[in-house]
Amino acid sequence: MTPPHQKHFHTSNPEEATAINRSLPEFAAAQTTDEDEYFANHQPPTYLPEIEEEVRGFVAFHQQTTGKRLALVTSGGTTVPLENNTVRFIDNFSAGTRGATSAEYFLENGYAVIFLHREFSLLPYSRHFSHSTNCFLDYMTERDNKIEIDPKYSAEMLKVYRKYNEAQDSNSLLLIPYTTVNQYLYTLKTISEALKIYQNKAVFYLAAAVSDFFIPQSRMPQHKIQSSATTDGELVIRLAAVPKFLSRLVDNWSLGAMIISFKLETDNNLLIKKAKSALERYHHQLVIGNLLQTRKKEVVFVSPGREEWIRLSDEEIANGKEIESEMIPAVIKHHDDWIQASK
Ligand SMILES: CC(C)(COP(=O)(O)O)[C@@H](O)C(=O)NCCC(=O)N[C@@H](CSSC[C@H](N)C(=O)O)C(=O)O
Repeated sequence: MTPPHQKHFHTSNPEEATAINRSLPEFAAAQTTDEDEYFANHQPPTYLPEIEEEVRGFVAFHQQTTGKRLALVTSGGTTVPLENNTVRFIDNFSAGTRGATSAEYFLENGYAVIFLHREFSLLPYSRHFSHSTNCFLDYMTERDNKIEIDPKYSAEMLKVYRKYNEAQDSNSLLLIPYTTVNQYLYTLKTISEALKIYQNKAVFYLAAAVSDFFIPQSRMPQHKIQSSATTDGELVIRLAAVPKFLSRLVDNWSLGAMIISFKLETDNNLLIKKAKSALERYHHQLVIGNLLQTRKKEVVFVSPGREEWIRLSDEEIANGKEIESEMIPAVIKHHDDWIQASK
């Protein structure tokens, strides 16, 4: 690893001077911001062109055929690898419940959904019978030497099965995975640019738990860090700040879409203040604030000059009500207003 005080040179990326299209009239040298610097110095995922093709096909289908509104839902945590050949990584907390559940309610309200999710995190519909909460085998029973759905659960499962099939048959749900924060940023940028043609009929619902710090490619060890490489048994890691992509998303990557970010806090005294400062900083339309410890019970919608709490009672929770069943209709009302105002 190069000593931290030395400047890093990236020979594999075009020099800034060659980044300008010489066939056009003379332009000032491209001013690189942190975000541009990031994309100039980090390789895109090799599979990105295939994802772009799938997304553009999905968007074109709904624009030309169904006319549905479109929600981009991001879900799950992003990882920060510590080595190129990754053995260790830093993860962000998120099971994917918020995103997967919200995607179901967008679909139920007539939206098409692009679900940009952490690979192996919870997915719409299958989340009901998923690996961690309820193992699908618990819904089965053996009869006459055959395995079948336990009649106790068949009505509930049939409801989910029908919604799942409806989403498939109408081509209304596109699942796009990521794992690392780099894959997330490149894929989000690609999807955002593909959604420009959708303009105000698109809504970005950014529920993914995105890393705030990472190890830049130029500082990334190639192979597994050996404990012998540590100084007196301690491993010192120096992380850089992940570029504030939200400002780029609002200012450049998207065009006319309504943008909703989430603010996750653990201290209630900070929640509203931090949500408001995110809104002021990024100039998007809505921040949904939630506390880690009460995120399934209450959220607060913070928009310019407004704070709206959505809360479930203990009885509603005991009866299986999901807070997203109230959040998404409220989001759609904000989207209605956004479309109206931007006509
Ligand atoms: C992750 C949860 C809590 C859902 O949990 P599961 O149901 O278990 O999946 C979600 O509701 C949420 O708050 N998501 C957003 C969490 C988050 O990381 N928000 C960022 C803002 S979006 S990341 C934006 C980036 N840091 C930047 O400033 O550009 C923050 O709070 O700072």
